Amino acid sequence: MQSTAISPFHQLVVVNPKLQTSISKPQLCLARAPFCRPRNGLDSGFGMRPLRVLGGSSSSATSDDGFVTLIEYVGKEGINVKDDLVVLLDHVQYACKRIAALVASPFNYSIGKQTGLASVHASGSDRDAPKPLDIVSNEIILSSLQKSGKVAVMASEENDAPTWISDDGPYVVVTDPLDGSRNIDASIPTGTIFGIYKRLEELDDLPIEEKAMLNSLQSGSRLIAAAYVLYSSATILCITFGSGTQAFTLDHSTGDFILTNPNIEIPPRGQIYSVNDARYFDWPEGLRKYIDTVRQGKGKYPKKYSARYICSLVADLHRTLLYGGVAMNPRDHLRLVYEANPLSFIVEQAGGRGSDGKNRILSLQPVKLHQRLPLFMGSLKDMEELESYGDIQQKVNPGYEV
Ligand SMILES: O=P(O)(O)OC[C@H]1O[C@](O)(COP(=O)(O)O)[C@@H](O)[C@@H]1O
Repeated sequence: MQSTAISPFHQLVVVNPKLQTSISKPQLCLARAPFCRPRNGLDSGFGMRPLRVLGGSSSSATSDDGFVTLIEYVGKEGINVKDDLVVLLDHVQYACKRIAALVASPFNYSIGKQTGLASVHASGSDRDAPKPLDIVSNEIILSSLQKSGKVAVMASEENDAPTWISDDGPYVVVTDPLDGSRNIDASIPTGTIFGIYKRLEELDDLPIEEKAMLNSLQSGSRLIAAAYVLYSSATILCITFGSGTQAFTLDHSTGDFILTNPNIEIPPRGQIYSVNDARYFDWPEGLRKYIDTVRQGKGKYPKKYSARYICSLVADLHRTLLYGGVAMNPRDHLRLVYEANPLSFIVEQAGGRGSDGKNRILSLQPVKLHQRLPLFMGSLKDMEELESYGDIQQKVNPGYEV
């Protein structure tokens, strides 16, 4: 096998000429080096699987080795979303690979110390004090979105106001760069959440601050794509474009996200509820009754439910998508724009429901960028049963120390 010199950042390398059978002409491939590697299973055992230049020639979506990468899936070989969106997703996935490396790095601690930004960000806002890795992740995402050339505005959970990036960027991105970061020191899973909207061209003539805000406050029903990335024993990117939900697993040796869970369907019933139940005595009557009922096996599904709570929303939701049940935070803690909307879109596209306890999340019109609300997501039948208890939103929200 022919090896290529590799640096941590983008490089152009010449594709091994022996691989010319799988591409039509010699071409350069974009190698993001720490993520590029020789791969088993190609003909004659020498193959370096090329990461093709976007728009380069291609075979079918189920490529020679049977794997489908995220970019193949969204590009012309797959569901064929617009080229602009493919370019944006390529930058989004790159940012997430950098964050995945960051959260797994032994140097986290020193990164945190060097930035010294936590206290600055803690002041003057009702948001929780972010840990430094939140900030680093935020910068990684902003930089990728800027480089994509496809984004007009980014609204991030880490910034007080949206960041205007480019007048002609076709997309608006909302993001929680590192959700569950309070878990980071214990290496418990964390995640990144994205929502993608079209830029509202009818607002183009407004002053920047105004159009940045209004573009970012679009209702979740206008999302054209939403994704989360889970950083756990595997790095999983789960995405919807409004026609089903798919999950891709990062192959660390190539840097490709490989389609591993096509068309996820959340089971209509689960046997798991996910909530911080130390707050039981602050809950309203309806929620207490629901939890007491299902854990005794006295609900409509006559099984004793189990509790699972990671306290990392992306991780709790990912498990719920695969195993069914309900994941909830009944106090007004999670953010409509950055968390509830994108995640509810993903859940709905998998056949589940996202609700604030009374209303479908995607029907809500955000009025504030950092607006918080109770959030309940999960299997359709479990959600119906939970909501039938009526009184499930926790009104008492004293703030908790841990
Ligand atoms: O303290 P609670 O109510 O259990 O909230 C935990 C939730 O807060 C989150 O950590 C998000 O909050 P932050 O954005 O402040 O980190 C979620 O990942 C998690 O599900």
